[in-house]
Amino acid sequence: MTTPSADKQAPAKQDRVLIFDTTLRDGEQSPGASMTHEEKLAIAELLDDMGVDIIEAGFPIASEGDFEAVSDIARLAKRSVICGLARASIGDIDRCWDAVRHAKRPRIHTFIGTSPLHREHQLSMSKEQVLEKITATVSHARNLCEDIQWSPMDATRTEEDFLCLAIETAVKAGATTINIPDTVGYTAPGESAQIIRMLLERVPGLDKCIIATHCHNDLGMATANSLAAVEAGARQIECTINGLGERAGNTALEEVVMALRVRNDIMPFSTGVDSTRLMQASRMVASAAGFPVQFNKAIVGKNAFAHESGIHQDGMLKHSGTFEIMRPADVGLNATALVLGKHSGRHALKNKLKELGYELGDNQIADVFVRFKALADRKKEVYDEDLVALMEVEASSAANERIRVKSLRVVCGTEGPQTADLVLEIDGADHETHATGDGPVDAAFNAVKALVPHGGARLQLYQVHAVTEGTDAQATVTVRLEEEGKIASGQSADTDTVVASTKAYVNALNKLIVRRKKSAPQALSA
Ligand SMILES: CC(=O)SCCNC(=O)CCNC(=O)[C@H](O)C(C)(C)COP(=O)(O)OP(=O)(O)OC[C@H]1O[C@@H](n2cnc3c(N)ncnc32)[C@H](O)[C@@H]1OP(=O)(O)O
Ligand SMILES: CC(C)C(=O)C(=O)O
Repeated sequence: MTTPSADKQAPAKQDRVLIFDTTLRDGEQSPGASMTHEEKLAIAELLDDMGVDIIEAGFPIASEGDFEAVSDIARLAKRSVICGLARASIGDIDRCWDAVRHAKRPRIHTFIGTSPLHREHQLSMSKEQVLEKITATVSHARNLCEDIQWSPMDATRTEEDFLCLAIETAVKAGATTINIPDTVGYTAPGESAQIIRMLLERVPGLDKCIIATHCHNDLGMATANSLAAVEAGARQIECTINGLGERAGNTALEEVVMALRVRNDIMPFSTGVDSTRLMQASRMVASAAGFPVQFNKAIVGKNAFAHESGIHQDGMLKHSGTFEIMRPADVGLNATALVLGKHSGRHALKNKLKELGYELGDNQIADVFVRFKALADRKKEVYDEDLVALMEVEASSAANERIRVKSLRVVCGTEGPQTADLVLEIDGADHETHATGDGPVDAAFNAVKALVPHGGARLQLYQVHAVTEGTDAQATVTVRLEEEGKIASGQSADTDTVVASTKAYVNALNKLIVRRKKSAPQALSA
């Protein structure tokens, strides 16, 4: 029953900020974010391992499942304080204690609404009744457990005088941590700091407690509010992985941990969290809750360490400090991603091609760059596979190209026959035709046959591969033609499968022509 708490190990005025993770309690309150028992245990194990000081493992009175999860997490935790939530009710507190008591370091967290809205509309209680309830429930909890956290729900919309009185009552009844929740995410950073300063000045005995801050993100200010509270004297931040939580969520654990680390020059506070586990925790929680992380989410978003624009990529290649304030390894990522797209420049393209094994001179790069930009204009992202396809097509089509596809328009759909209008440049002159076929590819191939008769050649293979994922993926097409035992293979890649097919066909035809060793240009066109 009497176990050391994180609070006890940390002097009240230290510069160490305790990290209180409530992913499994407030985080799970996100509509649709329920997690299985096994998932909760795995998340708790990771949080414990990565140095989170306090894990709020659930609300034991809420359900049998929550009770079991909190009890099992209490049993497995090696270092973290394990906390359960309870209303200002003896039944809730007893149930909570039954679950957390298995922990090496248990904590009961009990709360009651203090704002006028909560007193009058949710609880139908007078100020006096609320104060009586605080005394009765906090002292009951303190008789069970040494480590008691108390929260005035909706603190930031509570009258200052009554908030001070309520906190003083909880401290006198035995609370060791006083948490100040911005329950509806209403506060701005200046106010968040001002409330903590005001409480420290006015509430007797509060300086012996740890002051915690619990912010919601309704106006997108949760992280800023938490840090402002710390600067004013709070020494425990309540937060969740990926900022999961009620409505717009809670303060994101990864954001406060990294902000305190990166801006230690102006916020000289430390946490015990191993930041290299942040990405792992983010992925685990996203998958368990079924809530994907937004691409541009600070610290753990897919794009948090990715650069697409040429000027940024050029800077990054010269010195990573030009456009990054932390190293990817600090949050558990292998490397920065230089994503090639339509905003990229030659430095990044050359660097990527080198990584892929293509060492090109400046002239060659200039040439490939034009084709790369044309591709990037049609694709959101140019993947490594796209570049390989581009380089292979470049290599195979560089020589002996007597026929080129200049333009192609196909009409396809449920009503056949499909048609193709094709312009081929043959030995420098444009030739145009219209053809039909059984499908757009067949129509396009018939158009090639009409412009370049090659009756003896037989289509031996036609193969299409999507180079990458997504509906904007490039298709790589291979066409193999056979004529009197001579085989010619052509390849092409394009985001338009019919264009890739036609170019691959023409590529094969060019090679076949070389093999025939015929040189009369007129013989090529119809
Ligand atoms: C800001 C926060 O995140 S608070 C935590 C919110 N999390 C949850 O609510 C998740 C778990 N909750 C639950 O499973 C259920 O709400 C339970 C089991 C706790 C209670 O269920 P029920 O008994 O059916 O009550 P219900 O949820 O409908 O209403 C809440 C009751 O608790 C009362 N209540 C709310 N907060 C408190 C409090 N801090 N202390 C005491 N009573 C409270 C309400 O006034 C209401 O009481 P009433 O029935 O006398 O009107
Ligand atoms: C229970 C309390 C701390 C809470 O979650 C809130 O007020 O948001």
